[in-house]
Amino acid sequence: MKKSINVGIIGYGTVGRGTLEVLLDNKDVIKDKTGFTLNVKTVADLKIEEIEDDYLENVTNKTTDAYDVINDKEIDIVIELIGGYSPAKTFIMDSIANKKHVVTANKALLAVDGQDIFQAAEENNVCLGFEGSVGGGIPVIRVLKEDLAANNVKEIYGIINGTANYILTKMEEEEKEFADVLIDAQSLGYAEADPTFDVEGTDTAHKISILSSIAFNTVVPFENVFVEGISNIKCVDVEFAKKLGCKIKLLAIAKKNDNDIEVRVHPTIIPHNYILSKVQDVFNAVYFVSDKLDRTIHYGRGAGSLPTGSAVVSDIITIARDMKCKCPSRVPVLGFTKEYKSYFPVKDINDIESAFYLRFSAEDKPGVLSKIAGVLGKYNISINSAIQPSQTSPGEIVPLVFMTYETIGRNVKNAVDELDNSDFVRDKTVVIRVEGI
Ligand SMILES: NC(=O)C1=CN([C@@H]2O[C@H](COP(=O)(O)OP(=O)(O)OC[C@H]3O[C@@H](n4cnc5c(N)ncnc54)[C@H](OP(=O)(O)O)[C@@H]3O)[C@@H](O)[C@H]2O)C=CC1
Ligand SMILES: N[C@@H](CC=O)C(=O)O
Repeated sequence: MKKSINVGIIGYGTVGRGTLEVLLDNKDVIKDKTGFTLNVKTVADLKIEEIEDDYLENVTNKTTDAYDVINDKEIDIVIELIGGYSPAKTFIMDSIANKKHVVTANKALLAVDGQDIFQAAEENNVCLGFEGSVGGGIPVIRVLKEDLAANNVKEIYGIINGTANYILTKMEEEEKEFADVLIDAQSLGYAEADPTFDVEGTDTAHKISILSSIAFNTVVPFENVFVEGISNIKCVDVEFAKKLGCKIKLLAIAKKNDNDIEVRVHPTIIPHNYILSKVQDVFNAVYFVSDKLDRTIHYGRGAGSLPTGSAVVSDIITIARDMKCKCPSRVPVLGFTKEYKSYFPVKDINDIESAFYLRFSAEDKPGVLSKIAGVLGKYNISINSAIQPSQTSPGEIVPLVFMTYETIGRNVKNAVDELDNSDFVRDKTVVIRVEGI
């Protein structure tokens, strides 16, 4: 029986480095737990010759050509950590065709092309590990696939983008606008290569599409996920939310209804005493509601080199154990396989009911509040409370905040469209859903 398993890493950036560090520092720990030595045979990166680092010194083969990993007959597991769609998909598909197990943290690719990739893995009888793709270092994919397997998972609420949560936390604590904080998140290695994926909610949507597909055992086409990011949120909204006893979080929400599912990503107002309100900085949390176990929450660092490296290595260990007992689990992937049982359509965001926070920018002149209230009333929107600044000067453009009672999204959309085109509302209105969890 093999005593050593050879792995090759493609992409030596933030996560690649973390993965190598975990593998080298904890070599003995891993050997004790698996009976195997995990040997990093090759690391490939476009700029490998320019990288100086002590961990890399311990690797024999360093190359700029990913195919030195993919075509190496002695490598058992290929770790794809370059990110993006191309050439990442080709690297993964070619590795699978070469009968290699693959580990990736590439949620963008899996959310869009997961179906092809998992099908190829099944046909070639190899495993595909993707624990690092959601929640950084938090064990959440395995929890969903295995530990919650006896349950009908009904709802998921997730703070699953470390960068966005870090930005919202700094807006709240240091009153900095998001563009200033994004630079810090990038230098800490949290942000995607294209940071608009973080701030516009795309990365969160990739992740919830993966989670909901596994949880609900259905295909969730990424393009059907409603996505709205945090770039419209200003410190003033964070302050108003605080006055209302709430916080603003970028939430991923998935719910299974009788005939459809909801899968959406948007800034969300939640009461400050909710458990998800306590999740700050780069930390992530995923909250599952399932029929037998009831509520569980999984919390930890949602991005960064070592936390994500830890998740990547956990997949390598799972695969190594499968290789050892010769009964590979092939990492069952449920919604991503041909065997998915059902297809649930994704509900239109405008058909979903909730309360709303609406911040209008309007000129301070008599009658404006009642004019706005009048238009809201026309669309059957009842107002729970309104906040207006105490000291303003006539003619000044001021923020006016309304909290509504539960209403259907379409009513709010229509009312806000009308108000944004009126002569008394100035900038685009900020609309934030309020969620009870
Ligand atoms: N950063 C994080 O906290 C997390 C990231 N992820 C995911 O992990 C993956 C990697 O992310 P991250 O480490 O942050 O990204 P980085 O950009 O830091 O690292 C990617 C590395 O891959 C190299 N690379 C790009 N193309 C090739 C190629 N064709 N052959 C060899 N090397 C190549 C890049 O080189 P060059 O710089 O020259 O382009 C770079 O060094 C992504 O899918 C990301 O979404 C998942 C969870 C957390
Ligand atoms: N950019 C992502 C990295 C981890 O998935 C994030 O900030 O969460």
